[in-house]
Amino acid sequence: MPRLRPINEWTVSTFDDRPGLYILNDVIENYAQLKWLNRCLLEYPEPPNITNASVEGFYEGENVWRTVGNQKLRWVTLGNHYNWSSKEYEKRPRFSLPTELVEIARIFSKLLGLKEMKSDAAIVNYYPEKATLSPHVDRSERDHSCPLISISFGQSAVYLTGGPSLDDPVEALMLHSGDVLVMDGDQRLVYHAVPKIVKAKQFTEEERELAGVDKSILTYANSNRVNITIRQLEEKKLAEISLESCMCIRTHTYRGSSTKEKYSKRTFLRAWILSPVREHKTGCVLPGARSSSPTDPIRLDPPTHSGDY
Ligand SMILES: O=C(O)CCC(=O)C(=O)O
Ligand SMILES: [Fe+2]
Repeated sequence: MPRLRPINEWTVSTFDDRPGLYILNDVIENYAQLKWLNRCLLEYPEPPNITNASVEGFYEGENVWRTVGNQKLRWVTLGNHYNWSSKEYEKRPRFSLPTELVEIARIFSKLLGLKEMKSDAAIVNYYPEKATLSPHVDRSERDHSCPLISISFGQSAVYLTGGPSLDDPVEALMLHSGDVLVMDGDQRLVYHAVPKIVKAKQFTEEERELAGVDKSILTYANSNRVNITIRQLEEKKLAEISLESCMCIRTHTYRGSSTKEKYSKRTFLRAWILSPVREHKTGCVLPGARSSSPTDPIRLDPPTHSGDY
């Protein structure tokens, strides 16, 4: 049974003033979204993957999500890992990224005609109802010539996208379950943030049965949000990554920021209250149709896949 929706049902949103930013709208079947959430909760947080629980030292064992609970599990890193003792990224040996993440990122990047990704890192962020993600740029450890693929599951989010500086104009978009946001080109290095989780989706018992997942996954999905960002690292930069830049983002604090930066980040986070959330469901029907900008047609070739995603 396919897990991505049929490609002729897909829409893609592009933004004339933000070339390189794409949203593939709700392209994953509902029951498959539950399967992804199952992985995010029961597989990805397990050792040897690194979680905020292991880094903050309050839990290092197995069965992480069930043990630490919804409120305390906030992020997991997969693939290339930071070694918290030596304070360096481990170059070799690496843990390989789960195949389904490599494959789904390859499909999305290829379909959009971008550089075909060979991803080797991913971060899963968990958002209980009141969680936020502070403004940041995914800069230091990434290969900037490759897109960054961000997939959302569960409840919706207000997503803020700005420019290369915190002072650039900020725009608010909605991200829903099954949406895939792609940042490429100039949009790869813009500030972005999540100021609010919005309750918007109720998965059904029928979808849960189809997915073959536990009731606890359904309950989680119906009140929390999970986001996976899939990335391709640039090997030669691995050793240069600073602990500070990683911690600052992942602990959702302003640690390490100057007063001015704190102020700018707060202003950034308030942007969605001052300007309306931008409608972006006007994207085209695919394949063979065009993006919302007639001068910038997007053609998607049918995906060739048979994998487990
Ligand atoms: O949750 C999101 O939509 C964004 C996540 C993000 O920006 C990140 O993990 O770097
Ligand atoms: Fe990010």
